[in-house]
Amino acid sequence: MAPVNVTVTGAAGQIGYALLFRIASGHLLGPDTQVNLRLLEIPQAVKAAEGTAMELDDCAFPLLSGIEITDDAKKAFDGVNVALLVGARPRAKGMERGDLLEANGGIFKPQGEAINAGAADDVRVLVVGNPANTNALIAQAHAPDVPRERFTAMTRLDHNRAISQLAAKLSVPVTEIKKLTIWGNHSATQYPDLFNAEVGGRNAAEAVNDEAWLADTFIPTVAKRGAAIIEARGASSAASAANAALNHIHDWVNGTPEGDWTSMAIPSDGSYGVPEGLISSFPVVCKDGKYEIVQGLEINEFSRARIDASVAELAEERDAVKGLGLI
Ligand SMILES: NC(=O)c1ccc[n+]([C@@H]2O[C@H](COP(=O)([O-])OP(=O)(O)OC[C@H]3O[C@@H](n4cnc5c(N)ncnc54)[C@H](O)[C@@H]3O)[C@@H](O)[C@H]2O)c1
Ligand SMILES: O=C(O)C[C@H](O)C(=O)O
Repeated sequence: MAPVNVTVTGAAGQIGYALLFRIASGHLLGPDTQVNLRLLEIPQAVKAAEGTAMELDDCAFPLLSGIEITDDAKKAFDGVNVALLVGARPRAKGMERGDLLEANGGIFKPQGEAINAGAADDVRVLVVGNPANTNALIAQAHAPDVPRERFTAMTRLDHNRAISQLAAKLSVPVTEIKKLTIWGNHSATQYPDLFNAEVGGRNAAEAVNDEAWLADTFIPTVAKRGAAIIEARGASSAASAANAALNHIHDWVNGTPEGDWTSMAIPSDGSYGVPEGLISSFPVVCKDGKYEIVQGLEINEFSRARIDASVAELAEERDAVKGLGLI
């Protein structure tokens, strides 16, 4: 089998550094798949990316068949199978994601165009750089020849954070938690849903049986975890974000485990009242290299209000980038 071309933008950044070594050691696509890495950086950071590439060489990873470094998006995305769009301007202390729309819009338009021009037929795109959902919308808008569903954004970190918080609350191993869902935007309005989740086969909201904890502790802890990490580290999450990106692509390609689902921000088909086309997080099952929204879940009033609020924020972001002529 030919190596899979994996392009990582922002390769010299913090997430890039945490991501590349794990991609090269098989954590993205599995232990049998050779990868060819393409690192895209801005000209000033190409040298740093070259340094990372030297270290990758020095690991002698059996699965790493090549590394190319460039500041040219057209070259970086030529023949790409998996595109990890990480490079963006990270949120600084006190800054909200909305502030980043304009700064990052300029990055994702040319990258969408380059994906459109050169990507392989099976390309899968994951946007990590914030504001991830709306950046994905921008890239997608400039890649009209690529099927829309190939553009996704990352809420897997939120998903993993929610699992970890719930497991700690109930003093159970994380492996006991299934069917957790993050709905909406990767932002402070996101909604981690316990009403459809399970703990050891039991309904998670019932197992918690504490609506005040759910509303006042669990949801804000998960939704504001990114800001809490920035506050504590002085920089946004990196290793956990890289880990979530690997999980997202791994499950998309290799499937979600039987009896469970995951959360991915994907173009809405109108399910659960989310306007068609918004890139919003849903519960999804992956099989045979494709994802599908889990249908038929009950959405109670508590959940409805929160999903609607996050989706309204996504619609506002979409309107803002439309106003800026980015889509
Ligand atoms: N979705 C999530 O869950 C999640 C989690 C954590 C971080 N993030 C976001 O991921 C992004 C990257 O975070 P980081 O900590 O690695 O930031 P970083 O500043 O360490 O690295 C970003 C890198 O992107 C590069 N870059 C900028 N513009 C580029 C362009 N046009 N093409 C290619 N590379 C470009 C920069 O040179 C830099 O090396 C940020 O937007 C951050 O907010 C998202
Ligand atoms: O909030 C941020 O900018 C950081 C990141 O999105 C995170 O969730 O850790």
